[in-house]
Amino acid sequence: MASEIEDDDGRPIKEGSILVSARAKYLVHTLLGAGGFGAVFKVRDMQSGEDFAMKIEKKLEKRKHSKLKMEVAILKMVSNERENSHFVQIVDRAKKEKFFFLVMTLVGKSLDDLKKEQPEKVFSVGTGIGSAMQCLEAVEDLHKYGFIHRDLKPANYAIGTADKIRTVYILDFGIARKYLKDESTVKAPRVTVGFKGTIRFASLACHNNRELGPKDDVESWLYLLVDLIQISGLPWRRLSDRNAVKKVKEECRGDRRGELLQDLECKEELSTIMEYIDNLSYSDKIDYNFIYDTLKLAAKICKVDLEDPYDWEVPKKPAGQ
Ligand SMILES: Nc1ncnc2c1ncn2[C@@H]1O[C@H](COP(=O)(O)OP(=O)(O)OP(=O)(O)O)[C@@H](O)[C@H]1O
Repeated sequence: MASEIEDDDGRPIKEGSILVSARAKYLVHTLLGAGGFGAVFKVRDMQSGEDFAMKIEKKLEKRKHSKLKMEVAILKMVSNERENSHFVQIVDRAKKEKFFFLVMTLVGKSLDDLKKEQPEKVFSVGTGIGSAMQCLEAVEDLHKYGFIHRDLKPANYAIGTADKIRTVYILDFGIARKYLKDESTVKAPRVTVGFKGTIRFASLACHNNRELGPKDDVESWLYLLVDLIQISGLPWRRLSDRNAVKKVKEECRGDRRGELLQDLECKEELSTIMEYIDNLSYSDKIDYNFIYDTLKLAAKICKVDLEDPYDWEVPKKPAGQ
């Protein structure tokens, strides 16, 4: 499959194309995803034979903010945050006449794809809570550096390959935003802000065109957790209209309280987390340890061991067995 991006000679970049940086030559393999301004390919370093992911962005004069520049800036900052980092490593990058590219560690399937492969289209509670904890650690690290993600959802997290199969990675910082002015001062919120992100996982503040802060990432993260483990899904999963979704999210804090977490044995613990998040405001710091501890309690109530193999580590039984 070809992307809509052309190389400097005007040929579409596709399987078999060769792209060169100052330090390596890359053979383009498969297209992993494509959007309006760019694409992500699996590529091979022609000298070492190693596979990587390459994100390419078209150079456009009129675009004020390059998504790729933001990704590079963030990945450079956070790369060594913890031993099992939740951020992919930058391997190489280059600026060409018509496009930029970033070469990074290749990760595996997204949590969204992996969940859809399960018989009930959701993860077991142990896998859901365990992977969601990692998703939150990634967000905690990002917040530490003064950035918010603004588009957290299962499709923006992926698992590692080989010995990193138990590690969850956060992807796509294209609409991330700096919320700290300096180490300890939060930027003054703008009066009104256009909707950004994904309707299903957007926080209420986002629906209300308010400035988003760290707590809005955590609200989206909570919707992500419910999406990963609740068989009946999020109550607004069938709606696509932004206002209709907002209405159900609001009702889930009122008359329809209970519906958001209805099928879950650990509903009380998750409801405690939701209440905690709902009481935070734009500039508040997040008590991540409180959330991790409540998640551990939720795992205990559900009698699951977070150290057990994740659903994607367990070989699937052939049909009929
Ligand atoms: N390091 C990586 N390794 C493997 N796959 C990746 C990697 N980074 C991104 N992808 C995949 O490439 C696709 C597009 O990635 P990403 O979401 O970062 O780009 P995007 O252009 O911002 O896309 P979108 O506009 O859909 O959000 C996704 O399917 C993602 O899982």
